[in-house]
Amino acid sequence: MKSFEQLYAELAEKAQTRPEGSGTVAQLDAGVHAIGKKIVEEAAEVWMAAEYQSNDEAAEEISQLLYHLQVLMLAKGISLDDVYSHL
Ligand SMILES: N=c1c2ncn([C@@H]3O[C@H](COP(=O)(O)OP(=O)(O)OP(=O)(O)O)[C@@H](O)[C@H]3O)c2ncn1[C@@H]1O[C@H](COP(=O)(O)O)[C@@H](O)[C@H]1O
Repeated sequence: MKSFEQLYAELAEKAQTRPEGSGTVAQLDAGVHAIGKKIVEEAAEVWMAAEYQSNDEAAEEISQLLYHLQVLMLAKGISLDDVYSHL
C-alpha cells in the first residue's frame, strides 16, 4: 500500500531515471494529449463503477484515475504543492 505522496515520488523517480518497461515513461513519452484522453477514460470508469459496481471496484478505478492525474502533473511539471495550494 502507498500514499498519494509516495506514488508521486515513485513516478517522479521513474520520469528521471526512465527504467526499461515502465508504463509511466511510456505515458510521458506519449504526451499530454494521450494522458488527457486516459484521464477522461478513467474518470468515466470511476463514474460507472460508482453507479453500478462495488465500492472496492470503484476504489480501484479511483486509484487508476489518481495515477493518471499524477502522470499528467509530471508531464506538465506540476508539483504536489502546486495542487495542494488550491485545496
Ligand atoms: N498505480 C499505477 C497504475 N494505475 C493505473 N495504471 C495504468 O493504467 C492502466 C489502467 O488501465 P485500465 O484498467 O483502464 O485497462 P486498459 O485500458 O486495458 O489499460 P491500457 O491498455 O491503457 O494499459 C493500467 O494498465 C496501467 O497501465 C497504473 N500504472 C502504474 N501504477 C503504479 O505506478 C508505479 C510505476 O509503474 P511503472 O511506470 O509501470 O513502473 C508502480 O508503483 C505501479 O504500481
